[in-house]
Amino acid sequence: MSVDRLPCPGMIISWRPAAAWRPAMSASWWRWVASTDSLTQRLIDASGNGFNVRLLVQRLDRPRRDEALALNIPFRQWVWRREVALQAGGRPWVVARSVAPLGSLHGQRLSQLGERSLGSWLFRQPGLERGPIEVTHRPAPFHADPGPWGRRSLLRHGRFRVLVQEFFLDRMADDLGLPRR
Ligand SMILES: C=C(O[C@@H]1C=C(C(=O)O)C=C[C@H]1O)C(=O)O
Repeated sequence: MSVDRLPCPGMIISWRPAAAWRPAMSASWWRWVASTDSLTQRLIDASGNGFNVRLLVQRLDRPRRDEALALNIPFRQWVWRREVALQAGGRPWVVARSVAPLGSLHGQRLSQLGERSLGSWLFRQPGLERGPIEVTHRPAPFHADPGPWGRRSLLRHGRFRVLVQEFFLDRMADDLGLPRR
């Protein structure tokens, strides 16, 4: 996808704690946005076996500013970047972007994940820790499809750290009969 089709690629996203958005969020969306277990597993369950991961981007890159701040790393530090569409019946429901500081990678063969879910691997790791969930009502800055909510949180497994950002799309709301927000 070309950058000029994106809503606003350089946009600064303001993230707020999930609880701050709760009054503006329907109970149905709250269950999706504030869940702390594997989103992959929830999507598999909701899609009735029609779930798949479509790999969009996987490469070394520099972080966005908001990502560097969340990871507490310098803006110019290299990160492993992965973007996927999480699909149901071939329709994208969620787009996700994960960034991990290179220095936190120790033998994890993430480049071999391909179209298998990062979440399926992560949530099998013993002692996985999840930081607080932060939420935005802005669309994904790396994808053109609109959606009601985005969320992010930091996942840790030993020295490995990855900032996972997931943007729910309008198509998911349509398919599941969810409210607009
Ligand atoms: C963190 C999870 O992993 C999901 C899978 C991803 C991937 O394959 O790249 C990325 C983000 C998540 O939506 C999860 O399932 O909760």
